[in-house]
Amino acid sequence: MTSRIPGFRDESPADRRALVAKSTGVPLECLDVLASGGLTVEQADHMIENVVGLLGVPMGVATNFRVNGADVLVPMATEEPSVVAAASNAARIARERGGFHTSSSEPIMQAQVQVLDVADPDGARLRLLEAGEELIRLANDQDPMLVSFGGGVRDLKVRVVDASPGRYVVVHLMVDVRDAMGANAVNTMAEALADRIGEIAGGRVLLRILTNKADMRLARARAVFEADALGGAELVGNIVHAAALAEADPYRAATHNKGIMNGITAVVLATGNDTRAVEAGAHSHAVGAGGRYTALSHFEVNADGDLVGTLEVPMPVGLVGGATKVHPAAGTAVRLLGVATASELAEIITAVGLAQNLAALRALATEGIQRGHMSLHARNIAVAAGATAAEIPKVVRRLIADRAVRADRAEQVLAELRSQNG
Ligand SMILES: CC(C)(COP(=O)([O-])OP(=O)([O-])OC[C@H]1O[C@@H](n2cnc3c(N)ncnc32)[C@H](O)[C@@H]1OP(=O)([O-])[O-])[C@@H](O)C(=O)NCCC(=O)NCCSC(=O)C[C@@](C)(O)CC(=O)[O-]
Ligand SMILES: NC(=O)C1=CN([C@@H]2O[C@H](COP(=O)(O)OP(=O)(O)OC[C@H]3O[C@@H](n4cnc5c(N)ncnc54)[C@H](OP(=O)(O)O)[C@@H]3O)[C@@H](O)[C@H]2O)C=CC1
Repeated sequence: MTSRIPGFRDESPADRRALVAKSTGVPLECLDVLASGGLTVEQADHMIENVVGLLGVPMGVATNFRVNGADVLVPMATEEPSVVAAASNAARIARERGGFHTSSSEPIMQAQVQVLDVADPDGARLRLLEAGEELIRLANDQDPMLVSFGGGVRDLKVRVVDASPGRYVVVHLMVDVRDAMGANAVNTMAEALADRIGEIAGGRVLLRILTNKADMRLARARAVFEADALGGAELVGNIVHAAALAEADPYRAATHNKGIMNGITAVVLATGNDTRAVEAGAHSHAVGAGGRYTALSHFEVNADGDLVGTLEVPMPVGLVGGATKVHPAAGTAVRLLGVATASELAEIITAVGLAQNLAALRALATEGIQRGHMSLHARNIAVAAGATAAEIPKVVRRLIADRAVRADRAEQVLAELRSQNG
């Protein structure tokens, strides 16, 4: 199976579905569900309240992705142009050095139980920790199916939080939710433990809910982007500067991270997962020294002079539960990805976020996002100058690197390339 489908962009949607079916082995009739948006009003009426109709969202497929040595075509649902192109572009560049390498933590989601009016918060904290085994057993009794899959409460911690009205005792349940996003699962456990926690702490329980700061459910992606494939050493240096500003400046970090979420949210939506939960987790994780909002990703230059991109982000997505199982288009999207676990899905999503981020920075580092779009124009200039298919990418890279997307420059570059090749 290959995700390299040059010219995919020039095909019709129907022909693209046929190409995707051929490449992935997913039956065409499964893909044809996407042609109509994949959801009926009747189905929607069982998903949310007061349904009156549907909102169609474009579903594209990003090409060129290679993740941990396997090619994958990635479904992306978004209204924003150039996002799918950008992800595909970065994935193409990453392939030169083996594509994306990913990993992830265990799928641990945390529930919080807030206890108020505790006379001795520090004493309550230790009493609750002493009762840890009892509380964990009570929590696991709420979801025998999850436990049967190897999931369940892994640990418990108790924090004393200083707030303006006073000190709260906050119990965290750390729950391995396996292939679920896990919100319903951990919320059920938190509600079941509330009375016992209040009794041990000697206080009144108020909130019993998961935290979306899912910093124990992390997915990671890294890739090497070859300097020449990017457009040269100067461009690599400029990308590092662009990323460094995002690390240092919250104003730039907000847009830098929005660029990452362009990729992440498109795949989260396509697979019927909770985009708000993923966005809340990502932005709450983007905190650097001194508590300042910062960039989620990092870029540096390796010993070969190539660019190394890394991204680590909470990724609370599921394959069971939520809309993933009930929305037909989401089911098709998951089949396309060929993932067997929620962790595999989380890792591919993170790789797409890194790809999106790189593509945006590369475009910005070549005199603005528009210039990045102009690269399509540069291709036309190269063709007009008489470049062959093999010469076009080299001419385009030189035009972009030289910041001279012009016909006369294209002819000069072509002449230089041909003289070099004898
Ligand atoms: C737009 C490109 C990709 C052109 O880039 P290019 O280098 O001109 O593209 P190309 O024509 O040389 O094609 C290279 C590859 O890009 C893909 N590609 C290229 N064009 C298409 C297309 N039409 N349809 C589908 N795929 C396309 C495709 O994969 C293709 O290779 P192939 O697979 O064909 O061998 C580039 O300029 C780019 O990546 N720009 C970034 C665009 C972007 O980030 N868009 C998001 C919206 S802007 C934003 O919200 C984020 C931002 C910028 O604010 C974040 C931040 O500030 O950090
Ligand atoms: N703040 C937030 O993010 C909130 C999000 N939500 C929503 O909650 C939904 C996700 O909750 P979630 O708990 O995932 O949904 P579900 O409760 O629908 O699915 C989880 C359940 O599926 C069962 N299950 C079957 N197979 C597996 C498996 N392989 N691994 C794990 N569980 C399995 C489990 O047992 P069993 O069926 O016995 O339970 C588990 O409890 C999303 O739609 C989200 O929008 C809700 C509240 C708050």
